[in-house]
Amino acid sequence: MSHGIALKPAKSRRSTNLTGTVRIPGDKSISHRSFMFGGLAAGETRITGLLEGEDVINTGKAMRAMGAKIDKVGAEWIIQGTGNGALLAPQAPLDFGNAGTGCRLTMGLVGVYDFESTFIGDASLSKRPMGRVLDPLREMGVQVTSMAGDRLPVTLRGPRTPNPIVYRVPMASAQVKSAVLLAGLNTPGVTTVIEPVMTRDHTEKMLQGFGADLTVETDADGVRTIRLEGRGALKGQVIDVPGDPSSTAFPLVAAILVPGSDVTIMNVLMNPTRTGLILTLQEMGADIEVMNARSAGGEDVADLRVRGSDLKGVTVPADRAPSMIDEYPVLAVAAAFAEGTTTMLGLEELRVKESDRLSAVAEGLKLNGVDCDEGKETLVVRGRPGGKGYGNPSGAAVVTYLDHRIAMSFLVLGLASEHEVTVDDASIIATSFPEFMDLMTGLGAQIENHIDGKI
Ligand SMILES: O=C(O)C1=C[C@@H](OP(=O)(O)O)[C@@H](O)[C@H](O)C1
Ligand SMILES: C=C(OP(=O)(O)O)C(=O)O
Repeated sequence: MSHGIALKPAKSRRSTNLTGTVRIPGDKSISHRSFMFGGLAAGETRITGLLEGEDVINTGKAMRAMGAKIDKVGAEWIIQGTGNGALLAPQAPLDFGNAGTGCRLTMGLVGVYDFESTFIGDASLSKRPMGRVLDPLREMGVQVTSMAGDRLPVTLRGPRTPNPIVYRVPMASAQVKSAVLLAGLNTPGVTTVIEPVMTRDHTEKMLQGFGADLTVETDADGVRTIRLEGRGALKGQVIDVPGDPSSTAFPLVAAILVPGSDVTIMNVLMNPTRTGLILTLQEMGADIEVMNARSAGGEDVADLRVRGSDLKGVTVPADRAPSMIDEYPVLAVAAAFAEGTTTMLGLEELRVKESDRLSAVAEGLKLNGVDCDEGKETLVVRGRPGGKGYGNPSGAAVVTYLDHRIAMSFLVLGLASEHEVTVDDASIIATSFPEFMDLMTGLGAQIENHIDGKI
């Protein structure tokens, strides 16, 4: 999928109470991993609830190019995997589009094989740093050819026998942790990842579910040591992917900001490594009721009932960042309507996402009349309940920089602003949440797609 060729602007405007019950599409992190591990494991994997966003579909195509059989039958995806250690050499470059997760995890998965694999992506992905994954792969013996600064395109060639390494992840990144563990799957001996700050643990949990010999030890300071015995057998599984908390964030914040709203969001993944936004919004005074909390397929899941709420500013501590890393753009939008100041700390990783999210958010907020300061790794938003003066009556568009979360966040801003908010491109939303427009308008959100004039 390519983006940036034909931008598709969209705008949103002040809406009256949002109401209804919705089901959010499957979690993106678990969906990527379902295709990867299902494609690698021996035998059949069956997946329901998979996110059919462009990012995940690109991962599916990459797994097909390496020998997995992947079909959709009715509502179910059925995969016949190659067996661990038996991926085939891809005959063409693997195109991951906009997806950091797909690209970086697959670099680990196939990079250690004794053949060449080449990785490409769109203009956004081609600017993102790959050295964070390539460095540990080099230690494992992988030869790397890359563009300046370890950017895409990247070509990898593994050694005959990869070295198992002990790797301390230098930044809070589930993608780096996962890439090293996936490389360990085809490496003899024990690959060890030391994670000083816990990040989303879907790779660990799912690999255990697929039968990998993987253990996790957590010390008194919370430092995790993950050990994986390489070259073991993986066996196909049945997976039901829960709803994505990062996509949930958009209708959730919209319902909080639009007075009188009452929205129920069903089947949301509540893994504690992903719930930082809910905690922060609750601290700000949001009325979010967690209902029917349950365990499904080894994950915590719940339904959320959310009502329009008055918010107050808070300080969001740096150590919360890993559990809400993709939610800061929409939290900044919520903060714009809070009484007082919201200070977000420890945001350095936001600079290397699909865009430099720290500056893209500050730029978009300022364009729409929100008072904020961008620091090196902080964002301070001084809120104005009611949104008077917010939005941009001239129609000047927020630049989304090929970043789905910037596009969705600013469309949420417009739902409670005095004036309309325009974004320069909504097509990029299809990478993670293709149903966004229909789901939001179904709740009563006034969002207009400029091309087809749909409200
Ligand atoms: O492992 C994953 O599925 C993800 C990890 C996070 O990235 P980092 O590892 O770069 O923090 C997150 O931002 C991304 O959306 C998904
Ligand atoms: C950062 C994100 O994804 P990725 O790194 O996979 O592109 C995201 O979805 O917000």
